[in-house]
Amino acid sequence: MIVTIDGVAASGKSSVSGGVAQALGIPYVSSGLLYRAATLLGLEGGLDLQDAPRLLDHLRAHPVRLEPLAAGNRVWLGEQEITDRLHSTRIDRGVSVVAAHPAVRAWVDEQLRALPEPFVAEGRDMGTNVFPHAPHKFYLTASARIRAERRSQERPENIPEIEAALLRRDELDRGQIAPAPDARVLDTGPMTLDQVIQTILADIRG
Ligand SMILES: Nc1ncnc2c1ncn2[C@@H]1O[C@H](COP(=O)(O)OP(=O)(O)OP(=O)(O)O)[C@@H](O)[C@H]1O
Ligand SMILES: Nc1ccn([C@@H]2O[C@H](COP(=O)(O)O)[C@@H](O)[C@H]2O)c(=O)n1
Repeated sequence: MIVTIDGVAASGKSSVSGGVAQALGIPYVSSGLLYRAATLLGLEGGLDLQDAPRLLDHLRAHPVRLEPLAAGNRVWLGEQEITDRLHSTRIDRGVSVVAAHPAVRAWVDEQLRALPEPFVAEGRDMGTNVFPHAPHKFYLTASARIRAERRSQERPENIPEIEAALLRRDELDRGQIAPAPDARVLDTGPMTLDQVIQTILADIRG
């Protein structure tokens, strides 16, 4: 069984997916971490993030592995864990450029489709493109201001700066942020994290 949880930036996808996965006793898969890892490698390799062929060569020469766990995903570059380096303002700024390359998307999708079921998959196009056959699909939204207020607990910038960056990322990601037609859309603005998780679990359990 696959559950997909897509949504806009900082809408709560990874927190909600972690909670749903833990309640179901299955792992969750954070697809954004692979795009973030590709961005980190590109930046640290001094590459032009627009240069898809060089980026792909670099990714093939430096294998990245996603370890999906219910308690939190880990990302490895060979034997080195790089998870803690993937959530920064620098990566947030570059990641949408990297994610726009069809070859990078194919590199991510191949890794995701090779994972053994069951799992909860979160990202932008899990329900539309990667796992269109998934029986349970959800899509999270919230206003940019609410998302920025929540994110301000985790980032040094002020709320208007975070809000502007989130809107910019949503705009750059517009090619892959449409909800699947069969996804249940949840506006998490007026909901607590636990309410979102319980709503999804109730829907899955029928
Ligand atoms: N319903 C909610 N109520 C209150 N806080 C929430 C809710 N959902 C998420 N949060 C908080 O919002 C922040 C962003 O959530 P999270 O990192 O899970 O979002 P995301 O969609 O995975 O982000 P990104 O797209 O950047 O990877 C976290 O601090 C999380 O605890
Ligand atoms: N399915 C996905 C997931 C992510 N992206 C791109 O990665 C960026 C980071 O994702 P987060 O979920 O960690 O915020 C995101 O802004 C997209 O550019 C994607 O394209 N498809």
